[in-house]
Amino acid sequence: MDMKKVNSLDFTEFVSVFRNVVERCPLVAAAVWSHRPFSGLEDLENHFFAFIDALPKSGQEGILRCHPDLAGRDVLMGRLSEESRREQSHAGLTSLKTHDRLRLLHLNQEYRKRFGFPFVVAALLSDRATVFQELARRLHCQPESELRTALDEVKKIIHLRLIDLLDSHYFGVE
Ligand SMILES: NC(=O)NC1=NC(=O)NC1=O
Repeated sequence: MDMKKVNSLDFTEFVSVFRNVVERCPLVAAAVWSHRPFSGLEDLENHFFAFIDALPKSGQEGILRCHPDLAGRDVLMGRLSEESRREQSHAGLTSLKTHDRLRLLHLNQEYRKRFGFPFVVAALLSDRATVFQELARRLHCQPESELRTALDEVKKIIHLRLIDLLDSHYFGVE
């Protein structure tokens, strides 16, 4: 993980590389660039986390709303980002049988009706059964605690996407 390379990126290069670390929210990468140089992965990701933690509730809900539903319309229409497609396919969510896909669609609709944002889970750390279990469980949580749970899942996604990027050919491996 070559942090010298990360710290040498100008603003445009940095945002081009890290723009989708937070799904469909390039602003976060644009803001994090100001905090360079970064001492390592943890320092870099802590600046992504700090930006999200400092947002007003409306902004935090906005971050969640930028995440495509699991096995949702974006999957069917082929509109997922590369990262999201890889994550959802890893959890077996891009090839659900119709019955399961409709059950997930219904649960997602119930969840979004209750909380006002989509159910978010770090799909790379999950699988089909766990997604259904977690969605059914979290559907009954209190809104305040569920917002924190959902943001924690976003942070896991950020962590995994940063590891993937920093270990990619772009940065080489020290
Ligand atoms: N609603 C979601 O949880 N979406 C996602 N989780 C991931 O890990 N990738 C996604 O697109």
